[in-house]
Amino acid sequence: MINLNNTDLLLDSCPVGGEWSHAQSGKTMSVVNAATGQKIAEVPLMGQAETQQAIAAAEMAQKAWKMQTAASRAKILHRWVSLIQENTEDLARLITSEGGKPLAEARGEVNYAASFISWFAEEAKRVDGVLLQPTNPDQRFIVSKQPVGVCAAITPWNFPAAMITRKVAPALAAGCAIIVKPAEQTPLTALALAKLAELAGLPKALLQVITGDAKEIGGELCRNATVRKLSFTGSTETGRLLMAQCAPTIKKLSLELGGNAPVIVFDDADLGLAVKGIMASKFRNSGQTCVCANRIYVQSGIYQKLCDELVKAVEALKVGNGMDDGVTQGPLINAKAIEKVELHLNDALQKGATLLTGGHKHPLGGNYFAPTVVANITQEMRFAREETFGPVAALFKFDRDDEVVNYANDTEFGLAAYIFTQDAKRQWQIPEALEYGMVGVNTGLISNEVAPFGGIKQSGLGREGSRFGIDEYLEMKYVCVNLA
Ligand SMILES: NC(=O)C1=CN([C@@H]2O[C@H](COP(=O)(O)OP(=O)(O)OC[C@H]3O[C@@H](n4cnc5c(N)ncnc54)[C@H](OP(=O)(O)O)[C@@H]3O)[C@@H](O)[C@H]2O)C=CC1
Ligand SMILES: O=C(O)CCCC(=O)O
Repeated sequence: MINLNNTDLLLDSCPVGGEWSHAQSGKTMSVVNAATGQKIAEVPLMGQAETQQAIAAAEMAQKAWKMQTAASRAKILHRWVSLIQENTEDLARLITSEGGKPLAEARGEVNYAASFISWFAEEAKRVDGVLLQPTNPDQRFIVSKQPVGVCAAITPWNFPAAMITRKVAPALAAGCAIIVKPAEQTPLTALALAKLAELAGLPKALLQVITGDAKEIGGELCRNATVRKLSFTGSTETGRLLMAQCAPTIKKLSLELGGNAPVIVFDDADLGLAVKGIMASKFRNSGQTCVCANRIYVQSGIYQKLCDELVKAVEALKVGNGMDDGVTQGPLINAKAIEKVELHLNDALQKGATLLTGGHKHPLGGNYFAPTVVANITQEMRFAREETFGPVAALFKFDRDDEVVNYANDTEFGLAAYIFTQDAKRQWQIPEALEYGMVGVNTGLISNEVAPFGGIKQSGLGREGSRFGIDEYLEMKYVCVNLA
């Protein structure tokens, strides 16, 4: 059971086709508490038919929505923000129950999620066109921006609120309608957000949420020509598949995919700052974010000191049920996540890595893994190549700047990277040389609504948040007026 102040936020139906509905088949799927494994709710197991119904309803609703002014759309979005803020505690409890992250982190996520809505409500007011200099005195060249139309979002479990609002807010603000398919593990937060949007006065069918069969729902969202844009956050493997499925209808795509973030700590780094940054980047959401440090490269002069300090910080973490006071590390999302962590760790230990702390399932059992530090990692190990998505700090030693930049760039991913140095020259030159969409200098936390979030290479396409994020939901229209 989830203890909520407002029990109306625990929903067992989906806003589809303008009504809160159950699956046409009557089938449901269970949602379990990530910490206890116990069933906490049932949500509809929807599929292709309900997705088609949602797309048709979205198309109708968007026609009226796009005609409203940006200011009037913003009013509704701001009311949604107020309702999210008023219900922070309940939303945080939903996030912690279904996703497992500690309650304090979940409250932070609610705030983060709301920040995208406030931001884009205002950003839409600045969607301006331009008048270009004509090549002929009798002509006028007008460029305007128009909403893309019906959009779809497929979202992951690690940020059940923020990954939805980062897509939904710019879409609605720009005048689009959007259909969300949340992760099977975390549908309750998505449904609660949609309920609050409805209470804020958002017209029906502009934000629809469909829970159920990923392949059927995703297949229809990709295949259907009425859907003009897909925004996805999740694994590179699934992103690749969705991209291929969208090819026949040439959809606009935003993809926020896997990362393999390097952290580079130079000899001249402020040790305290580096440890704090690594802890923030590596152990946020128990290591389950796409911008989490995956490879920690430490220069030889500071290596031993950093190992010692990091182990102390990691041993001070408190593992447990995210609902309990003082817990800083919740469970991993499922048994598969634990298996991946163990695979990477065993591979490294067999190839000569040294375990400094942790390295085993946590005595609490379930999906808990002991926060771990492992040293002497090399480029031949899985940690160097694959996203671990778990609470393991993997430490590599390096000597030269050019050597570490090559190691850091030696991956198909290019999402986030971090460096720690007090040298002003390095603070400029190393980020320039790193093939990543985002680089933190002397910080392990870089995400906010103001900055463009996104990656290069196989980490994805497009940017979310920031003044650039709304462009993903707009099309440019050029009109040539002949006055002669
Ligand atoms: N970039 C990031 O933030 C994330 C990265 N990952 C990485 O991916 C790994 C696996 O996690 P996982 O949750 O399986 O990630 P996925 O990429 O498979 O899942 C993310 C979303 O995609 C949906 N999905 C999966 N398959 C399809 C499909 N064929 N068609 C349409 N939608 C689909 C999922 O639905 P459903 O849940 O119903 O299957 C979910 O909503 C993690 O270990 C991590 O490395 C995971 C999550 C977030
Ligand atoms: O892991 C993710 O895809 C979510 C992004 C986290 C962030 O916004 O910092």
